[in-house]
Amino acid sequence: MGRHCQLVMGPAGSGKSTYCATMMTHCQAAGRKVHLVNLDPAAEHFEYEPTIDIRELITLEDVMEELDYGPNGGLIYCLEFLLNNIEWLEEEIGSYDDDYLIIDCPGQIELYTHFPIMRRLCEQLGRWNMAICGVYCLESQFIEDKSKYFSGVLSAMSAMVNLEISHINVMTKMDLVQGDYGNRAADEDIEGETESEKKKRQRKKRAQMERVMVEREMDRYLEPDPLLIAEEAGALEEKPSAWTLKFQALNQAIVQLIDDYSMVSFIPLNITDEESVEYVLSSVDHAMQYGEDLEPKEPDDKVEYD
Ligand SMILES: Nc1nc2c(ncn2[C@@H]2O[C@H](COP(=O)(O)OP(=O)(O)OP(=O)(O)O)[C@@H](O)[C@H]2O)c(=O)[nH]1
Repeated sequence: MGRHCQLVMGPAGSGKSTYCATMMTHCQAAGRKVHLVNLDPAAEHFEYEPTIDIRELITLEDVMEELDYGPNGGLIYCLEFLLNNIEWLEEEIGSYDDDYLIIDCPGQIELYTHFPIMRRLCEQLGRWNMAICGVYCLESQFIEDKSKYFSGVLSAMSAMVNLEISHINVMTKMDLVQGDYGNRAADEDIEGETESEKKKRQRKKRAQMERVMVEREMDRYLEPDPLLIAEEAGALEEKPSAWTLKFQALNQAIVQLIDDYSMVSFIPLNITDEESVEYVLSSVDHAMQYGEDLEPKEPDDKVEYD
């Protein structure tokens, strides 16, 4: 069936390792032979022990200690070291013909956007006949700050354009914006509740309602709506300042760019919802044509998603 891998990228803390662990659990439950590959020389804790681990070749700690590098320079050094010793990875991967690899990458986005490191790695994986799908994670919390969100969109787009591999973008941590908000009205009196307990409950409820509002807007973030950035920059102000006008021109150019690459959209991932995890996995499979040569399933086995 050939080799397949997911290259899991995204900014620091965007949920890459959690995504990898979730996929491992899900794939194993579905009977796939799947392995975790760690490419972060600074990683410490894993839910699944990686089958292939860059730290067996080089660690950030050693580089910082022995060569006196800082954390970012040290990380670049480690990955360049990996590329210069690529036969190590070839040998490690060699024994996993026909298996499925999930590659957890470091969180420094410059690796995907303007350093050629990840691109060279992808070219190398391609030479070993590995079908690759890039999975770019952006956390749902980014939507709380529109400028941050758009810089996330641009970094996802930049990785897409730079790496030239099959690619999907995933909006992680959706459980944080899709909770069960409860239906107790904030102003309702509860027997035995003190005034300060009531105030606390009302504050909590207001925060939950704000999240509901965010959820309603979610579509505008999954398919980036250029108007969001216009709103952020004060484009809708009646009397914009000189600075605002300058930023409007810049934002207009960014909006045009995002529109031109209308392929930037996000698949929401709620790790607490199996259907959501399956939907992301089937999107990745589809992007890299995984399983096309498998036996077709009986119609009863087919799962449909909205
Ligand atoms: N609620 C919730 N928290 C999450 C989810 N995914 C990740 N987190 C939390 O977010 C934090 C960062 O998650 P990681 O999976 O370590 O993120 P990462 O991108 O691998 O981080 P780096 O390796 O530092 O770049 C951790 O505290 C996780 O528990 C999610 O789907 N839901």
